[in-house]
Amino acid sequence: MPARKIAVIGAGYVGLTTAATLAAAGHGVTCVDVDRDKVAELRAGRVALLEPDLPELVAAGRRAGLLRFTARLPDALLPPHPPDLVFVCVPTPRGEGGAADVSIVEAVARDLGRLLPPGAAVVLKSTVPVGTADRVRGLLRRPDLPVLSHPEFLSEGSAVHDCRHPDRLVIGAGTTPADRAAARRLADLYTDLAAPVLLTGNASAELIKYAANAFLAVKLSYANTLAELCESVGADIGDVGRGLGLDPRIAPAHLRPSPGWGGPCLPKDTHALLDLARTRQIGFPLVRAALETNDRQHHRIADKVRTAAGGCLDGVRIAVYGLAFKAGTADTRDSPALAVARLLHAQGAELTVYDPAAANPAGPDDWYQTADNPYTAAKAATVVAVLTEWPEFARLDWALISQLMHRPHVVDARRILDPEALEACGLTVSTVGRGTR
Ligand SMILES: NC(=O)C1=CN([C@@H]2O[C@H](COP(=O)(O)OP(=O)(O)OC[C@H]3O[C@@H](n4cnc5c(N)ncnc54)[C@H](O)[C@@H]3O)[C@@H](O)[C@H]2O)C=CC1
Ligand SMILES: O=C(O)[C@H]1O[C@H](OP(=O)(O)OP(=O)(O)OC[C@H]2O[C@@H](n3ccc(=O)[nH]c3=O)[C@H](O)[C@@H]2O)[C@H](O)[C@@H](O)[C@@H]1O
Repeated sequence: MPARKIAVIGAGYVGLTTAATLAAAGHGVTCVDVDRDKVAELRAGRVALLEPDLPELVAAGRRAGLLRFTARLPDALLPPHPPDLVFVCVPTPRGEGGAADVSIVEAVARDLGRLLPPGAAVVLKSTVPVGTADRVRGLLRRPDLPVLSHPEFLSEGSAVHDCRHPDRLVIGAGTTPADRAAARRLADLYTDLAAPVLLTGNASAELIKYAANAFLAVKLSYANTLAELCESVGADIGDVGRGLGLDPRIAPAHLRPSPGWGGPCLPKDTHALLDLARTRQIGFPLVRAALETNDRQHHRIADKVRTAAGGCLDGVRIAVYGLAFKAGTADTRDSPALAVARLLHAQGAELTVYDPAAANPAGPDDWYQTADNPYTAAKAATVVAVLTEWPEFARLDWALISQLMHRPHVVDARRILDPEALEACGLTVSTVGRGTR
């Protein structure tokens, strides 16, 4: 595999991980971000994202002189660093009506059209709606520049591992010889990986990404409704999920019940797929139901907390354990923990929140207090609601927590606690997906 010169635009979860992984493979990478503070931090050797191995990988790339950071796009595109491949890894947030907002991708495309020297290919790694590659071609106004669709499938909390061990690599290209040659050049980056490389058209590659995330969303909502059924019929979703997941056609991942699924991508991408189907006059009730079920799940967990509190939350102190959308990340974007906390707050609960990693995103209206440890959070609370599956929650001194609380109730929306052990400490425990018959 020849060493390539690569520009990566956007130094977030996807861009920074991509840049560092490619530098580790021996390519020369310039990573550009509009956030000057972030670039200054990266240049000083500091990585703000909570991602295992990422700081070390970034440091190694910089030491080897293969990874540079800049806030100026021309520095990443013009000599002495003209790239062979430009990876676009900028945000595509949920826009009006659920459609993805691709305005940042479009702005970048206009700049690339002006600045890119001949011979480079544009690689869209951001999650973008079907048709974006063609739209980017138009905005570039440069028929000489190939545009490839190369969606990313990494998960937060395991970004580096997922980039090094992908399940598959999807590369979509147009029909021109230049596009096809660029697709092969991109595929050559991955010859050392065991993953299958799927070469498709741009539209298929773009759709695969949304189809994958919406499928996971459907699976998660299916599991959460099964958990509700388990509670009603005296079954246990842990056993039911294991029994289901052992079927290789179903697979074990994404069957754990929760207060709902969230994060920066599954909700926005599910909405975007629905929007795409709507614009083609195709109903997609299955995906719509996954979203509705998710909303219901937030309410169902909030109801469990209210029941544990004795039926009324007005003025009742609740300790919320976990704000991140899942364990292993500090990310609170579209977090189910926040969604449930908001429902509790709307019913008058007084919330004290503890999360081992997530920053406080409450904002200026400050509708909850934060605690810097779980014991302070539990003081005088009537219910502890475990909303993120941080493993350390299972290792807490629950006997102490029981003494600190006003009334010792726990709602375990993530099934990470041992109910018998907690009950031995004098707590009553309500666990999602566990029936009592
Ligand atoms: N976070 C994840 O786990 C995954 C995200 N994706 C997709 O990848 C894309 C990026 O997502 P994340 O990396 O999570 O976003 P992020 O928010 O972590 O990072 C995006 C970065 O782009 C920078 N940026 C914004 N506008 C820019 C511009 N014009 N030029 C240069 N930099 C700019 C921001 O300052 C930020 O540092 C999105 O489309 C997302 O849906 C895909 C797979 C996984
Ligand atoms: O496009 C993206 O950004 C990424 O979105 C997800 O990755 P991520 O958002 O990091 O999170 P997941 O691990 O999929 O979890 C999503 C949500 O589902 C919840 N979840 C996950 C697994 C499970 O069994 N149960 C469950 O409730 C998590 O707590 C979280 O709230 C996908 O898993 C990635 O493949 C994809 O690349």
